[in-house]
Amino acid sequence: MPLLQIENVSHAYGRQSVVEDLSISLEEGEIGCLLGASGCGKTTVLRLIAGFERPSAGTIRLHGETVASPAALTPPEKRHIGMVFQDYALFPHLSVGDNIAFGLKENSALAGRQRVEELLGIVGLAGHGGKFPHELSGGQQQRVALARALAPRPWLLLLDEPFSNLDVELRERLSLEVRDIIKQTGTTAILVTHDQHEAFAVADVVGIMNRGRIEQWDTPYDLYHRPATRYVADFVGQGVFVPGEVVSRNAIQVELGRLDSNVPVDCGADCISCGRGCRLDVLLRPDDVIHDDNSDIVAEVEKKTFRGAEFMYTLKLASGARVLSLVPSHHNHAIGEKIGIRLDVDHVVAFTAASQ
Ligand SMILES: Nc1ncnc2c1ncn2[C@@H]1O[C@H](COP(=O)(O)OP(=O)(O)OP(=O)(O)O)[C@@H](O)[C@H]1O
Repeated sequence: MPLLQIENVSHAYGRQSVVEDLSISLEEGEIGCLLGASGCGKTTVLRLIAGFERPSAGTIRLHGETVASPAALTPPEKRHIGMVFQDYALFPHLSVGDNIAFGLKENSALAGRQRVEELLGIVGLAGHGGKFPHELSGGQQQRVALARALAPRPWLLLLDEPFSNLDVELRERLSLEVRDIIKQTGTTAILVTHDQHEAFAVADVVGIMNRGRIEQWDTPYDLYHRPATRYVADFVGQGVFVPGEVVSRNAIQVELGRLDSNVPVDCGADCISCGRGCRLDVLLRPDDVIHDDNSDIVAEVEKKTFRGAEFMYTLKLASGARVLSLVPSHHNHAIGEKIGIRLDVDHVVAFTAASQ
């Protein structure tokens, strides 16, 4: 049985519908993430799970027990949920140890102190229990907030944009650390963010949200390689769409060559057996376009961005269409130069042509 089950949940603020028919579930010990642009309803979903909002339709279950529906609402403090916020929300007048001890209900003072010490160790802050929050860095404060949320052993941990006050480098490091800590404690968690690097670093399963709906709830790998909708294909990773023509049930011809697909091509036009020249837009990721001096196909370098290990080249094809190509940075070509390229596409991703 999943630890968290959200079924067909909707919510509106007044007449503004913010969450629509949303269904997701998480197994015990899994980390999920809601990823989407600002205002798509991510925080509202967390508030519904936490019990600060009541759904207008649908049910939310924790360990199989209904905690929210239009008819029933378990109060937040009875849901066994821990929360970590963007601004840490530590008590400034309490020591680190007392912050962590705040929500503890251990039977004895000794058990409480042991739990605090255990958590300080887990979050890498052993020996810092007597300090005050202002004596710690932003990253350390967020680890204290995490320890405080984990202290009562919640069934589910909710993290709302927990790294957005931190600089990029620290954000990356802390997101990996937080994943390790959550996994080490066996906690089930949901993270909300608009940063896909963060989502992919922390979560086992990610939901792409768009205007209150989940477009796809899947592993980071499948969101990138097998996007279910055009929105997901655009939102996740980089890439461009090029025109393609279906030439058989399992193949599409694009300007750069023929792409063989290991699953039948869905042209969306209800063909009995495709191969009748349906037109599709085919997604090409920067890692699908390989620089190869021996290739007969050439493209002109129109733009380049140095990324340390690689260049991201924007290449203009003979037809005028553009593709992106990720090339090791020792292949340093000038703007205007023509370079050989070939396709190496593992998963063919195509959608009905936008113009149809
Ligand atoms: N308490 C509220 N009352 C009325 N409208 C609200 C309330 N909270 C949020 N909204 C509106 O609901 C929509 C979704 O907000 P929400 O905070 O859930 O989105 P979000 O995806 O978390 O956005 P962000 O990434 O900017 O935090 C927005 O249009 C917002 O203005």
